Amino acid sequence: MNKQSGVFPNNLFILKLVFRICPGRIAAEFLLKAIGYTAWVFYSIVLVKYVLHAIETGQSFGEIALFITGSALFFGTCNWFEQWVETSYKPKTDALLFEKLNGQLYDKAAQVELACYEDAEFYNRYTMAVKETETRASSVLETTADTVCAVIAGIGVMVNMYMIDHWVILFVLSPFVGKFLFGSMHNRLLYARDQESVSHRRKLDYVNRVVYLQDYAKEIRMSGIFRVLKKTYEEGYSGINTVVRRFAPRVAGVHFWQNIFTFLVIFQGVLLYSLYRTMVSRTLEVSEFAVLTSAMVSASWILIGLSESLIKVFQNSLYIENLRGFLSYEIKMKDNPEGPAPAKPVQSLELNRVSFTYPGASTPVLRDISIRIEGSEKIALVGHNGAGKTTLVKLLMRLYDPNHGQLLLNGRDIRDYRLGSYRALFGTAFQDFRIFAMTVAENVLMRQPVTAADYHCVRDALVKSGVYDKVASLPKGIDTVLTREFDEDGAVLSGGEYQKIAVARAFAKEFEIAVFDEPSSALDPVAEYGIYQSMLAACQGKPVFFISHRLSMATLADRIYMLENGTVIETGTHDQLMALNGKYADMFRKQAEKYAEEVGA
Ligand SMILES: Nc1ncnc2c1ncn2[C@@H]1O[C@H](COP(=O)(O)OP(=O)(O)OP(=O)(O)O)[C@@H](O)[C@H]1O
Repeated sequence: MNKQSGVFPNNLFILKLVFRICPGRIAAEFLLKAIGYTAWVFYSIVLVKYVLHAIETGQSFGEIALFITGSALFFGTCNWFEQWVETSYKPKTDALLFEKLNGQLYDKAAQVELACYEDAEFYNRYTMAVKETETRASSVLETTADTVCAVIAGIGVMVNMYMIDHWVILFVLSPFVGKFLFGSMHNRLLYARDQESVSHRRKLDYVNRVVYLQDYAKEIRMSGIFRVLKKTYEEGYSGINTVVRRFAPRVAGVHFWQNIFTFLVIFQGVLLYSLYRTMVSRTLEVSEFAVLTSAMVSASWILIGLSESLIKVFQNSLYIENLRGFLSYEIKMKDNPEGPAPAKPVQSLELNRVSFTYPGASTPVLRDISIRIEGSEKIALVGHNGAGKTTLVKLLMRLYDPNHGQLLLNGRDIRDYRLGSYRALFGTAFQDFRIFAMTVAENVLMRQPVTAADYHCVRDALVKSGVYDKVASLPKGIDTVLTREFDEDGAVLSGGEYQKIAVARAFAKEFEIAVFDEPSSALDPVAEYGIYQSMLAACQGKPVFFISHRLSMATLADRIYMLENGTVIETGTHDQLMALNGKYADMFRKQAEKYAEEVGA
């Protein structure tokens, strides 16, 4: 990801992408620039030369006027074309490019392993790549077309100047030095400044997001967290300020020299030099003086434009590096696209001496875990907070790969299977579920419902999770949009009702293995019991893993694994563990006593 690809390949990468999406846009951009530079050269050199020559050779006013009117008509038509491209064609194609490029970024983001979201460098690159997509693609197009056309126009103007005076084109180098040398130094400084600010900017973005999202609104109002958020915001803001202040003297110095070389040297230099040849050494005609000074102004602006474009080419390249780095990021969790799809139904699932440490962490979260589940066993994972239960099911679903040991499905290492078909085996419900600002049906199916069977499946799943009556009472039933993010008529449900909708996702899916990670944390005891009954009924003949802190639910399991500090400390049926009288039995009794107290109170 840190390999530098080079300016040319980076810009070419974007051009190829754009060419695949919208080749007409490249042609339009080149045509626009060609028209612009042609007009420039025409008015500053060709027209001046023609008029002076026509006057000297005694052409009639009518002939000169015809030439000028013809050229005005030609450039007027070009101007109409420019307007159309700028106001109609470009905004349309910009939106298309943005949609397609962002689509690629989102596809990649959905594929990279979860560990990437915990890697700050990766996250910075991702946010910069997404932030820049909208502007960079059109900037690359513009600068490439500008560079090519400016080179051609610059050569044309310089040849004209060279024909009048061989030495005068030496002055032309100065804007190049100014813009290109000092300008690229300037941009490198700005880029370094941006890079250093990115972690501070992320703090600002985070606070912006938290303050804006409804999910946090309640806690912000009911606690002192807003002050902490404000402090985080101020830290981010002052971090950016510190970086800007540190870079300011260097940025100002480089900018000063850039202006001297870009404007002063060429404008005053060529004027003095041509005046000397016209007035003192008398080696230049007044008409040549006029053409030369007019060409000098043109050449300066063309070269300034060219060096600006070249700087932008380099600047774009730095940002494209992020985009390419992200898009070409080699996913560490290896898929085996040629591998088999797992055979159904699942015969066995086994963790064989599995250990796991989160990327960047030093202590293992799971150590030497061995679990074997056969046929349709129902397994409960229990233990105190942080024991490693959720991590274990994340390994089961291959969201992470273990550092040591193996996971075997039907006796075969799960890494041998196609990742997509392996993950498709699972029906899941998590404690940290998310509800999307979409319809109930889409939230349950996790895709658009198309057929009558889809709608039937959604209804059935909602009945099983115990929330159908509530959904049916909403004005648009299962087509009601959840949350008011985009829809003023969107439904706002209770935490438990949302959770039941999330659980319905598992019921709506044709799965082979069920994983329920505390799917009932927001439910009252009656609803919890009901949902567990439904879950186990829906999973008849299929293996189930469930995590629950309420050990009364664990009694429904065929086998219980009690975890502590990442290891299995007790295993057996509920009766066996109670008879063992170990930590499970202790925890169970304490929960039962607490429940009795609450009921008695
Ligand atoms: N993404 C992560 N990166 C680093 N450490 C993590 C990550 N996720 C969890 N951990 C650590 O792994 C340990 C086990 O977490 P895990 O979520 O598996 O526990 P759990 O038994 O499911 O807890 P709970 O009952 O509270 O849900 C915790 O100490 C946690 O700090």
